[in-house]
Amino acid sequence: MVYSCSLFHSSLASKSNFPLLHHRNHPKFNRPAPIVISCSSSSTFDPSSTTSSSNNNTPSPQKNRRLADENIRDEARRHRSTAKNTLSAKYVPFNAGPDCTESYSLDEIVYRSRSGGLLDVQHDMEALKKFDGAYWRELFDSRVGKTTWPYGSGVWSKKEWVLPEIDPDDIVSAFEGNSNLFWAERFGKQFLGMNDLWVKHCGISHTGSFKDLGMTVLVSQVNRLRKLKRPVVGVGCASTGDTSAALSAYCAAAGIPSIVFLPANKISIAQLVQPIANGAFVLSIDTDFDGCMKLIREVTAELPIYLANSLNSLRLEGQKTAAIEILQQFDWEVPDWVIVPGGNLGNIYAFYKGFKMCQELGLVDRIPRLVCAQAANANPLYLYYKSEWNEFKAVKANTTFASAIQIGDPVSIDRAVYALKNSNGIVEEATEEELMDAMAQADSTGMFICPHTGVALTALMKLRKSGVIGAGDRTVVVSTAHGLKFTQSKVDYHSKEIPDMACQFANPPMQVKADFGSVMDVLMKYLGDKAPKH
Ligand SMILES: Cc1ncc(COP(=O)(O)O)c(C=O)c1O
Ligand SMILES: N[C@@H](CCOP(=O)(O)O)C(=O)O
Repeated sequence: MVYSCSLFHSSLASKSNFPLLHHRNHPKFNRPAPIVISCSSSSTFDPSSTTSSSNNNTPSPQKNRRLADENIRDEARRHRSTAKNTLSAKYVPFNAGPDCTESYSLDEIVYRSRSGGLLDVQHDMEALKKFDGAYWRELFDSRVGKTTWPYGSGVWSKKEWVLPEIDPDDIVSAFEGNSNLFWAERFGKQFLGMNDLWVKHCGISHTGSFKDLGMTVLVSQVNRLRKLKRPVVGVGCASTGDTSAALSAYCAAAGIPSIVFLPANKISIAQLVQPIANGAFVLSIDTDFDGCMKLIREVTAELPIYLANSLNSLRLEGQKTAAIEILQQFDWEVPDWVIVPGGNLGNIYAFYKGFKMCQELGLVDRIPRLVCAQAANANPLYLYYKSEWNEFKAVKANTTFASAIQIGDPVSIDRAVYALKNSNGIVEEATEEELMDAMAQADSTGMFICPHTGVALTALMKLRKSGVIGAGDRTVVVSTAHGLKFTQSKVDYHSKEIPDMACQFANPPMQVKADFGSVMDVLMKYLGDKAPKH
């Protein structure tokens, strides 16, 4: 099942004093009632430019956006406001009561609260609330689809809500995010009787998973810490294959050493080769993910290696932007359900946090119900939910085709429970056969999803069958990784080579002799079977 590799805007004119709105007064910024913030004049004609290739007097508005010797970072720097930024964020103990005074600067290297609990990044919500929901909606919308540094990124287009204080010069970004929200028309109609089913393709991304959203934030902050001369020699993680791919790519882009702990023979070859290719120091360790996680926590406590797993709450600030993006893509209408596959359980909380911030800051008036979907072979959250949240027990995670969620002792369990309880959420599980069938069914309608998305689709199928999710409910399934990282699982399924699995939707290739008659025979039979029956 898993493979070894020996190698290894708005009405807010009165609030125009927002410090980041400096472009309002920029000579090149000539739109009426501007709301675009810190956005370069990338689509306006620059009369000062001397490098136009136009040989008549007609301005060429799309050309010469920057000075000839400028790159997009330089351009962003030239346009930067000198006004004081009034927004801020800090670490606080996760779910701490109103009386808690413990907090840490984001420039400190800290992963746990004094009592050993999880941390959370807390934004100055009063400062953010000085601007209404319409303001934020229009600001975020104005940045989509641009190449302005750093707002061309789906994550950094929400910078004020992510890391408001970081200098754009320190940001390490691959313009991640802005992922496709796919209308699963045929899958919804054919298999679920639904016509408002959507798949948020977070895995169609720089390194092929949603981890890019969090990693751009974490590595950017590391970049800043290193410039501040904090003791960070490298960045490390334990991984089931996607965190390591994202970490190594973003570190490589910034020239920062990365160290990855991988459970030997438990991740796909495509995932294994990613950190190798990006120059990470790769340790293949004879244990499972939970074993690797324990080791990296011990090691990062001793060595100047910064911890990149989602235990580090910085990651979730990036990941939460996928939730904001979903709302944005629906023109700020709230879907009824969002289904997320869960492993180490940071992402389900990230989605909750993104939706909740949008509600609290007046962009929307409610949040969707969340569903966390687990593989039955690695289902500690599901068991906890089934116990009506009475008793949490870590489990020994068994082998699953959804190898990236083969996790028995999730570090963000408390975050996940909080997210689910506060969103009237549900936990579901998927057996190996269910998740593989769901993946094959989705693929047969033109998708090419990963097994983890198969887990989420199984949860949807079960909740549709039980009537919990209605035929007309607007539902979003979060697809977390690219199917191309998990081709071996598809090969096994379509070859019907999986013990004790019927592989009922397998579509194996037909072996045919190299002669015209044989080819015609199989084609005639195929076309006969496919012909419409009258
Ligand atoms: C492809 C994929 N899907 C889902 C998950 C689960 O995310 P989380 O660990 O935040 O629950 C992970 C990683 O754990 C993953 O790599
Ligand atoms: N699926 C993850 C597991 C680790 O999760 P993290 O979000 O805590 O880093 C991976 O790809 O490694």
